[in-house]
Amino acid sequence: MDREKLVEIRRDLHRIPEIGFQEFKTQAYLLTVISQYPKDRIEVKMWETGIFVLVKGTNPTKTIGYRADIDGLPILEETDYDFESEHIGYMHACGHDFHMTIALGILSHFVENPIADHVLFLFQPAEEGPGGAEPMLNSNIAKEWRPDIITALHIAPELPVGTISTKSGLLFANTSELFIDLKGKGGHAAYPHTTNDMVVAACSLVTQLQTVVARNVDPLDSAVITIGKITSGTVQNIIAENARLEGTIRTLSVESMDKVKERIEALVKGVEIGYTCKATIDYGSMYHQVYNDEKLTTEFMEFISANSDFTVQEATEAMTGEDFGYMIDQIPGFMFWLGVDSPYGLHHAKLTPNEEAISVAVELMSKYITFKANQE
Ligand SMILES: CC(=O)N[C@@H](CCC[C@H](N)C(=O)O)C(=O)O
Repeated sequence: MDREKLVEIRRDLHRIPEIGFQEFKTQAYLLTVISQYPKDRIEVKMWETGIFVLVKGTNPTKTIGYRADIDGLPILEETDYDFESEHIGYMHACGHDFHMTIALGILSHFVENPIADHVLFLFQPAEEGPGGAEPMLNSNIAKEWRPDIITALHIAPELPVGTISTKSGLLFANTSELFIDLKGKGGHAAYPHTTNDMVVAACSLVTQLQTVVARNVDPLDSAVITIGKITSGTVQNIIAENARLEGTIRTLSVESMDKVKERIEALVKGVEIGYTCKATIDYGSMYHQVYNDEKLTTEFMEFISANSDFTVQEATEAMTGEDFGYMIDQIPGFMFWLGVDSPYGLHHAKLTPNEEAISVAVELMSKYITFKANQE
């Protein structure tokens, strides 16, 4: 597939971002592209809003897996692209439009250039939440077509095009979503003494939560607690009866996650007592850390250095999460960052990755997968 076609596909996908397990138009679009390939070369199976595509090998001894996530985010786009999101309030602000396009490019390469082994493409829904990797990998289709190794990439806005970055072992953090509901007593803005104001309780709790990382986590370890959304109240002169905090916790180990949660629970209990309210905590989805297989990652980095013009950098751990962590906990594999050179970062309304990165990534991964297929 040539560069122009890849850019066209990326732009089409960019127009139709959909959140986790709602990727209906995205799935239909992907199926339209995939249906143009000869039926004797591929097998296609739908799973929820995702798709499995098996590109059949000529003399297979193994199956090489390649995963691309397909969901978008609830962000109002501010890129000024002439192919801006048509779904107002939603955007491909984490690069999944790139991830899907690159996967389609690699898929097309192996349809046109058959190799011995099978290549299984997993177009996976709901990476941003509530998590599609685990149920997709546990589906009967994945059991039947189970890959022997699996890989995936993530765009890196801060790296130049032509750079990849990864490392053996821990690459991305453990994550847990965090939802806290507070219920007090509402009333007239002029009579605060007759109420238990949940705006004040929520603000206090957000501030207290910042002390967990600062004062309960070993400074040589790392953790993040981010509250990304607060909802409370109805109008300026009514004291709010309810508040909801929505956030995420990131840690570099399961032990730290348990400890951070213990401290959050203690602070929430304190707010219940201090602000005379009821609080409930829901941890939502939790993602397994991304832990790259040492042998495969080292081999990949060496292969790319020796066989391409890419600059290969040793990554440091990031506090991002990825449900692909579940897949490589079950199957040997690795993930890497792909440089796309955008002045604005992931989850930003002005994320503008450089489209030059798409075709070079297709070429790179086609070469690497061919190399793996030629191995015993
Ligand atoms: C690569 C990336 O940005 N992934 C997301 C994963 C989100 C997991 C979950 N919804 C959470 O917020 O904990 C990220 O935010 O790192």
